[in-house]
Amino acid sequence: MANTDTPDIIYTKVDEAPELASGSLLPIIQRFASAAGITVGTRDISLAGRILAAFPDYLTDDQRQPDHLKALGEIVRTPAANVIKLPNISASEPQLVAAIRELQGQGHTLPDYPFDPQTDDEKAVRARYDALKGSAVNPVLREGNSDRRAAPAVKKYAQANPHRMGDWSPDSKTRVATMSAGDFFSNERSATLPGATGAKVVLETATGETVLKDGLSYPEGTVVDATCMSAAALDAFLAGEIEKTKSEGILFSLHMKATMMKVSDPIIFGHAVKQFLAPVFEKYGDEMKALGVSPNAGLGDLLERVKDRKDILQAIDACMADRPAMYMVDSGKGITNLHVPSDVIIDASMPALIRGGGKGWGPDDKEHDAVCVIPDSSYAPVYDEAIRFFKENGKLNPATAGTVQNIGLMAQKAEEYGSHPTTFEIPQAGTVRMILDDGTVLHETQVEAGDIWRSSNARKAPIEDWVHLAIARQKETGYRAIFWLDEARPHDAELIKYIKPILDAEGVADRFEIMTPRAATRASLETITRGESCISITGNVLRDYLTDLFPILELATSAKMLSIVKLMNGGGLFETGAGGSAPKHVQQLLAENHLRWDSLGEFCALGESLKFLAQTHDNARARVLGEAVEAATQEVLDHGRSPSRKAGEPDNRDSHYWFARYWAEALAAQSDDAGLAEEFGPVARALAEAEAQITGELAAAQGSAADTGGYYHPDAEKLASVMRPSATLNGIIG
Ligand SMILES: NC(=O)C1=CN([C@@H]2O[C@H](COP(=O)(O)OP(=O)(O)OC[C@H]3O[C@@H](n4cnc5c(N)ncnc54)[C@H](OP(=O)(O)O)[C@@H]3O)[C@@H](O)[C@H]2O)C=CC1
Ligand SMILES: O=C(O)CCC(=O)C(=O)O
Ligand SMILES: [Mg+2]
Repeated sequence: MANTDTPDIIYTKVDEAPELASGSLLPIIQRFASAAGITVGTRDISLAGRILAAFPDYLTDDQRQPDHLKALGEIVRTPAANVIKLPNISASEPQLVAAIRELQGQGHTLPDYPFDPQTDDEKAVRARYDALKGSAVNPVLREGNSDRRAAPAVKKYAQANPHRMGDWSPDSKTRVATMSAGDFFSNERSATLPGATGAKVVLETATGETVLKDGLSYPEGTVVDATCMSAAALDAFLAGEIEKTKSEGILFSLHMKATMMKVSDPIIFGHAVKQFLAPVFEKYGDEMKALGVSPNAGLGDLLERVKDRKDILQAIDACMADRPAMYMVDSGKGITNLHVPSDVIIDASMPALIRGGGKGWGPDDKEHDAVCVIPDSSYAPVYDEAIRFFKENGKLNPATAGTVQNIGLMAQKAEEYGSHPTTFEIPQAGTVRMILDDGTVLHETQVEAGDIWRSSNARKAPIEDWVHLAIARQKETGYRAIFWLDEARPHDAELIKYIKPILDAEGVADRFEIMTPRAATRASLETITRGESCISITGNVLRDYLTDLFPILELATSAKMLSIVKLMNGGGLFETGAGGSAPKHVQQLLAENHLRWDSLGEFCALGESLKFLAQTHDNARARVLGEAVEAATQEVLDHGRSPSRKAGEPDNRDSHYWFARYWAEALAAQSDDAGLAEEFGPVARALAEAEAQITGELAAAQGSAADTGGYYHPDAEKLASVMRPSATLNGIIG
């Protein structure tokens, strides 16, 4: 159970742009909520916070920090859970190392990250750090399935104020490149367990048997998959695509999810780095290894490690000159697609490219067509089909387009996104077997050295909950509803065995279609192009991909999505949009003290959280507050109070001023709770009267560099002074 000092609503402390925004927004939320006797407290799930919590034995008493993620992981399993979850960093190795260095520089005596652990102590430290890598937060908190959609007000606003879309030409050379054999898709096997069982994964080679994983345990009805990516097939595919891209004269780009797929995708990324620089690795591979080079950490780390070796640097330059131009993350600074594994993340990167008319930035700081390499072919067809659709039909018109909602299977680490503990880079050729407690071999895979073997699973209770959630959403909307599943794919075929009987039992089979991801992409794009709407009912990966893809096309950003996780034990987890922590926004704030982060996702989540509190605690004041949040959000949209992108114009802090004012005005105007109306009448008046003063103070803060005292672990006071520069506003909020 949650302990007694658990606040009514937990607001997560995170990283980067959303954490900066919280510096301004959270005091407003706490002030308004306190008027209704509602407590809003924080729990720290930031990367720095998680590092500190993992190393109490290295820190002084006052530096130690409790493990808030663990505590939250318990809270989300209770019916009382009410958590507003902001986006956090899912750290790649370079980000983790940078965060450790920053904390060390602030006087935290943390151990260095052991790149090449030798002793038992070093191996233990490395294991502790590695547990913090990648998507280590979301899967712990997401104890429910996902319901993501644009709120009607947000969709209406986007239709009335359509954003700019790049033009698509039928002659565009942009295309998706994906494997046709030897990948996870082609090698998949799947089975549903007839009873609860333990299991282990073993590798048998010519020299003996190694247990890769023991102590697995699955409840009855779990769908358990096994599959593998052939390293040889991957290398041949990458080498071929590099050559082909060069002959096409367009940009080479690689789109992975190295954060969420934290074991498999950095390895695949590393293969791409090695293939791109193949002649360099052939000549200097051993020497670079001795210098600590790991291709999985990216070209940026590699260049840093060989910076004193002119011969290697020259070989790299010569090789790059002979390669296709690369899609750039920051052409001004020379940061390529292959510099850092977490710089280009497929869910955000592919939609941005598609929205832009199929263009990526080249090293010449100009836009070009691009080959989008997505090695595994399980979900690549979605992007391939979207690109084909826009080449044939031209860009989507956001003024008239309908919407695609999503119901995603996510609970209990469903599918690929829960597969890290059972993903292995195979050290030696042999056979991998998944063996159940009674000795049954569930899955058997022939592997070569370097292959990536993985097992994913989806449990019965989450699958059934997901189907029921989809039925409820379809009933509520009446929309066309499509399960994005491929009957010919083993895993999907097992899911379909669950879905069909539930739809039949509920008498709603005629309201649902089942289509392959490719066919569903086309059907959904055709539907929204006609101005109609539909529901995508997907597994965990497509939940992630589609809730960036469609919002970015329809609304320009996924940050404005309603993103609700109905927790399976009764609580509520309200995510703030479907996007991430926007590192580019932090760069701008640090350089010119302008934060373009839009907190609309936070406003939407707050409204839902308050209404949920009203329902679960029979708290009428929470309902009044929640309804007033919705009214305020509508006003923010109607009056165009969202942040501008340019320094010198209203930013995130201004939008919070307006949100507070509209919220206070809505509370003052309502008649359900006279006490709240009386309390907020003067607040609303004070905010209105001081408008010029407050907006003037906020504008005066912009223009020069901002100091928050740290990137990963900012200084609380410095951050507050950057994010709350209006003494007048602070005085009214208190
Ligand atoms: N739920 C979670 O915890 C999630 C976390 N992440 C993490 O976020 C980090 C960054 O990921 P990335 O792939 O760059 O994706 P992001 O969604 O963070 O950023 C991509 C771009 O989307 C736009 N954007 C995102 N949110 C907002 C917002 N609230 N207001 C305005 N614009 C917004 C920005 O565009 P522009 O620059 O043009 O303004 C931004 O640069 C990674 O560490 C990743 O692991 C990613 C997804 C979800
Ligand atoms: O946890 C992560 O790394 C990213 C999550 C994400 O992109 C999403 O859920 O949409
Ligand atoms: Mg995502």
